Amino acid sequence: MTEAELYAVYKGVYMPALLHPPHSLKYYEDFSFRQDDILVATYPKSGTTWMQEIAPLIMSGGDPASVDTLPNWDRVPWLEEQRSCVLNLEQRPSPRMFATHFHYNMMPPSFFEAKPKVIYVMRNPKDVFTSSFHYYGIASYLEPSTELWLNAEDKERILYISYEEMKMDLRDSVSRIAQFLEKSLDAEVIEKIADRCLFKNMKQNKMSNYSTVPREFLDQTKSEFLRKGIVGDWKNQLTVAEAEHFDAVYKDQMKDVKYKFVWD
Ligand SMILES: Nc1ncnc2c1ncn2[C@@H]1O[C@H](COP(=O)(O)OS(=O)(=O)O)[C@@H](OP(=O)(O)O)[C@H]1O
Repeated sequence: MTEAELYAVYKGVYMPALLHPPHSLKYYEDFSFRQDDILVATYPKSGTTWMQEIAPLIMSGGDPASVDTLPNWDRVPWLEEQRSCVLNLEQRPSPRMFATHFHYNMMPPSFFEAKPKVIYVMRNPKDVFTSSFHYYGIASYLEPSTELWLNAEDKERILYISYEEMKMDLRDSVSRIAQFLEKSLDAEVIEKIADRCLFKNMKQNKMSNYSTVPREFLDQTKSEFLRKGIVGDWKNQLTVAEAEHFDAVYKDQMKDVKYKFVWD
């Protein structure tokens, strides 16, 4: 495929044309958010799938029915993705859950009017790079972009959480997310959710591990979607010189972002 066929440009950002045809972007722009919707926002490969498991389990009080029966893209669908148009999202009961890889300033108008809660998951960019490197080898599309959620003006309705924090203490992270979502859960339920969302357990869930996606779209015989699930795999991927170059570019690109990341 040519580059023009692979990518579409939306609001100045390149995205996989296959996933975001014009009719789905129109659907996205016209979408009506509700105040009690929950939006999981991520840069790709930062922990989206993980949060698509954790948040539904929190909202169901630990009942695994939805994570056992619905694939993650139906459970917490990407709003900007072509499948959303046919999922009857308008008919879903509150609280609805969605995911997005789009930037803060790409959100549709109703997002700023309804002000739903947002869970923004971040990850060390060198691990995002490493995870993406493997994913690009199995997926038939790519999507470079930059992040602006950190510059949001209405931060009080956004929970900023990192992959590293979830990895370090999943139980505490589930508890923080539940508190943010105003779900009061017993310690036992929190423990059960955290256990289900461990990498080794999610890897077994066919509804979350992308094993139902046809091989021509995602060839998991080369590298699995739930690949390693660790912090610091970039050390196995980048040479010292590459890591130093990455850090220099990163420092320059991020100089205006006022945020203390756990990996800094
Ligand atoms: N439960 C759990 N624990 C730890 N790590 C997990 C978990 N679930 C998914 N992952 C890892 O997240 C990486 C995929 O990121 P995303 O889900 O954001 O990808 S995507 O944007 O939806 O394509 C990818 O990271 P890498 O293993 O480093 O490639 C997945 O393995």
